Amino acid sequence: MTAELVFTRRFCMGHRLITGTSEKCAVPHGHNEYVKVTLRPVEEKWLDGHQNMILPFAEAKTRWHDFVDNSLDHALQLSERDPLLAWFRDHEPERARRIVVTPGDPTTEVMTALLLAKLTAILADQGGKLRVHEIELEETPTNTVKLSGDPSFYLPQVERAAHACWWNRADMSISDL
Ligand SMILES: Nc1nc2c(c(=O)[nH]1)N=C([C@H](O)[C@H](O)COP(=O)(O)OP(=O)(O)OP(=O)(O)O)CN2
Repeated sequence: MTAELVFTRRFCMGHRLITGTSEKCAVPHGHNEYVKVTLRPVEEKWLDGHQNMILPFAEAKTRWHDFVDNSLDHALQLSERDPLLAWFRDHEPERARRIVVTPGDPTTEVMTALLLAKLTAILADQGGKLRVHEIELEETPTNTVKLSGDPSFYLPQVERAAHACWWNRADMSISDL
């Protein structure tokens, strides 16, 4: 038997895909997305007949939801190769900090893997009592990507060290500007 904690958070985002796979998606547009995470205890334990908790919900989810609410919500997601990035850095540098920078197009697949890596780092940093069993990112009511396992096997290779990638850091960062 395996107990799981499941948390869902909604956020609003904007993005565009520039590699030509979907012409309509090359125009900046937005979605209201849901990220659902399924967490499992690293050590299976029976309920103690007293507190009867795997971990208080607040302890398990607060930092993750802070990241979703304060870093992801209303952020723009752009490929590190998108020329709009340079425009924001030159003309609106404060707003450039609100851009999630992704290795290649900011598709639902890559965002799911990046968020899995981020949550894995946050859970390790808060004591390693929980691990991510599965993450689901619902881009629209008709499109969802689900992922489990080690995100580094799935993410594109990048030329900088792992700790220099925002998704591996247990902080609120969304880019490596
Ligand atoms: N494999 C992927 N394909 C597409 C992605 C993606 O992230 N991964 N993203 C998009 C666009 O962001 C687009 O906004 C959503 O796709 P689409 O299915 O065209 O959206 P609809 O709301 O029109 O879907 P319906 O099911 O037809 O209502 C494109 N492809």
